[in-house]
Amino acid sequence: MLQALIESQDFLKFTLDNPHHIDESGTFSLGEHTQVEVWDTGVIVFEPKQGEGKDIVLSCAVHGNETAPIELCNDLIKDLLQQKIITKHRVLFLFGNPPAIINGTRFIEENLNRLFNGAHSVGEGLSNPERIRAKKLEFYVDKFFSASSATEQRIHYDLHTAIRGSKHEKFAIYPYRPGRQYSAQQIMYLEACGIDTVLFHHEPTTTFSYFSSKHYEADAFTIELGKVLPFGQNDMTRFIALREMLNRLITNQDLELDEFDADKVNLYQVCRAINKSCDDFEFTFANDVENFTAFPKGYILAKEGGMDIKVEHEVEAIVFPNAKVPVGQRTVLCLKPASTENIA
Ligand SMILES: O=C(O)CCC(=O)N[C@@H](CCC(=O)O)C(=O)O
Ligand SMILES: [Zn+2]
Repeated sequence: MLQALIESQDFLKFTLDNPHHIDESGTFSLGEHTQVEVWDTGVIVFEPKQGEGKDIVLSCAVHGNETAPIELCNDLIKDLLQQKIITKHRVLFLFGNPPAIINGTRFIEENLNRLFNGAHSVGEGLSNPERIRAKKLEFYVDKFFSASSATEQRIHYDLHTAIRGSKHEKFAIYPYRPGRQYSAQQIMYLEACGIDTVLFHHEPTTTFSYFSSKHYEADAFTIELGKVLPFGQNDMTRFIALREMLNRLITNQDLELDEFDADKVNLYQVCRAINKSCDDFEFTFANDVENFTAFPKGYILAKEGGMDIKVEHEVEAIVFPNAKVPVGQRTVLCLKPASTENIA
């Protein structure tokens, strides 16, 4: 079964040729240095025979139409399979939702990135493909992170692109982490990747990055790499810095990071998530308003059930506005400037 992958060295093609499952998992070696294991469709592990101690998860296609991260991960996997680069750390790549990639849609039945942290089994239970996949992805992350007890650092970068344009093209969401400081080193690593904006989440969520952060104390982020575009339309030159820094990370080269400097990054605190309560929820602003657009106190952001939803702080910037989510889900995050006191 893995012969097709070994011959093509194209893990995306192999995944999309087998979008629901592979007949059997398998293992092969790259030279004397790396063991490759395919655990499931879209799930591949690179294990150096003599690892340096980091466990790194790179996930993409948790939303099927977010193609730039898929191309980026597939290129990295190709370079590893072709031995153009040799990993010094354990790396798990995940293509989250292969049927949605084929469909060219965010999801098939339910948003996969609202089903982690056990949400897949709540309510109606494992009733659709995304719920089943979320449970499996949690299992693979657990298997990967639990395999070595002497891990020096766990990392999970969950790569996405945003539905609309953004005033800050690339940005990261730092999941809620009560009692743990934010990592200055990670923020400067992201900055070196060209991701110069970080949002600190204010509450637990059911996202993939929060799952890894909470259960494995991973340095985990949801990372937005620009606007959603179909395959072939992404300008991959916009990811040169990110590719370089991921190469350096997995091949254990010096990262050459600057000291933490708040002037080099835009830091936002999520002050609230506005959830949808009624079917008639609507925003007052236009569909092409960019992420990080700021509104003054008192401005009516949205209306639902005959009520106005207004800006509460002096100024709030908005991110991910989406009125078309199911009742109960997040329609938008509101942001205020963040303090740096919890960054170390
Ligand atoms: O552009 C949008 O509206 C959504 C882009 C996206 O998929 N964002 C993630 C963020 C997850 C997080 O808050 O960590 C999502 O909505 O799942
Ligand atoms: Zn996404």
